[in-house]
Amino acid sequence: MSNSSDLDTLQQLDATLAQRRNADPAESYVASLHHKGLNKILEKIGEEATEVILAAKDAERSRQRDELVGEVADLWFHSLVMLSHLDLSSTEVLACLRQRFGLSGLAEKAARTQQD
Ligand SMILES: N=c1c2ncn([C@@H]3O[C@H](COP(=O)(O)OP(=O)(O)OP(=O)(O)O)[C@@H](O)[C@H]3O)c2ncn1[C@@H]1O[C@H](COP(=O)(O)O)[C@@H](O)[C@H]1O
Repeated sequence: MSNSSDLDTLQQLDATLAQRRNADPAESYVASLHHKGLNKILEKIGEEATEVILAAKDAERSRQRDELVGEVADLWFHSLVMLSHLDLSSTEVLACLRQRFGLSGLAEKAARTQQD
């Protein structure tokens, strides 16, 4: 279930991530990622995506959901760090998703295929 406090969570995290761009890498994990640069952040996203896939397969087998939820949180978190590193935030992604409301993926794909 979602509510406005879920959006607050994303906005608060965005604000923390932006603030960490000027923080000491020795005292902040996010600052250390910014300091190491985009390639390190992308490497973490790749690792976390793989962990999500493995946890999803486990969840399907065992119905254990907690690990999957934690892995998706890691993936979302590192994706937000990447956006922040590139001067973007969840705001742009949420606006993009909102624009797609009501547009079926199948209809969107059919329109795209007709253009090609
Ligand atoms: N949401 C998170 C969050 N989720 C995951 N992580 C960290 O992401 C890392 C995940 O990497 P791994 O599991 O691969 O762990 P690892 O093996 O130690 O990673 P590496 O050595 O490969 O870098 C862990 O160190 C987690 O602690 C997070 N670190 C920070 N946040 C948020 O970011 C805020 C700022 O964090 P700092 O910059 O550290 O103050 C925090 O207050 C939180 O709100």
